[in-house]
Amino acid sequence: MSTSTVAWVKGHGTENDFLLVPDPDGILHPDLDAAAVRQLCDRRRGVGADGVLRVVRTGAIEDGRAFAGTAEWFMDFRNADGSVGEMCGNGVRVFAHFLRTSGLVDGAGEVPVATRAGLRPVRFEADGQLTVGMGVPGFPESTGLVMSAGGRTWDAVAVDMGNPHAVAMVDDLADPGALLDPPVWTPAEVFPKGVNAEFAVRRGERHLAMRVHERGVGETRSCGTGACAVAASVARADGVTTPASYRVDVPGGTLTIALLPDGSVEMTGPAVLTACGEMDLVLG
Ligand SMILES: N[C@@H](CCC[C@H](N)C(=O)O)C(=O)O
Repeated sequence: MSTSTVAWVKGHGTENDFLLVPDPDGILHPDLDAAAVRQLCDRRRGVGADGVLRVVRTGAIEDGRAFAGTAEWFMDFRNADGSVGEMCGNGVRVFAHFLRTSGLVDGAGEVPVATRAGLRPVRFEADGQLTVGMGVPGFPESTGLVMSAGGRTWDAVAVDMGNPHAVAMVDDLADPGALLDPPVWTPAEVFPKGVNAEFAVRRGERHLAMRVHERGVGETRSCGTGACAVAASVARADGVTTPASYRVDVPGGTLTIALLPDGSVEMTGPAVLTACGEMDLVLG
């Protein structure tokens, strides 16, 4: 048995927390496998986080090479269970904040971040918040989709934010119960690769609140792509004309979701870096 030392920086966006692992040239941890991610993210035996964001140049990772001409940095995102994720909205704000804080990008204006769901431009706002161009939400056919949790069942809408979401409107955010297990959905084939499940309520005019059970993690304090999915599905159901802006409260804070006339969505929220250190991983 051998060990490998990983340097990490911890951060969060509305309390969705991540370990950034700098690996600019893809030579320090090219083999950061599922077991290594699980060790890092374990909240008792490791550092603890909802996921890992490996910071790597686009030219230094297979999934990033197509972006090499347009973006320098690739967000190599993994869920806490080690699974590879296409996109993470809170993560991309934390990632851009780390790039700026570390001097890896110019602190002014905007930085394009490449992800497995495509390019996500991140703008540094004057008040310290960050705004992400989250792309155009997709609404895959999901007639008859229902989702169950806590012994109850709701109609749900499938939303594609580069990763899969199911949005259910509930009467009370307590209704889905403790969310210790993944919600169950039917028909199963709507989400062959699993789903991030949002339970949402209306709090007022253009004001929503939600809980989320994330694929590969469990219940988290926030989900940026999930907040976009909730706002987009509510606006669609209500026939809202754009531009329109929604406040979405999550257990860990508040995100602002803007629906733009071109059909795309922007998300604004905070990003915070909290700690740094090293961990010795046990290799199989
Ligand atoms: N918390 C993220 C979403 C993370 C991705 C998800 N668990 C998946 O597997 O798709 C966000 O802020 O968007």
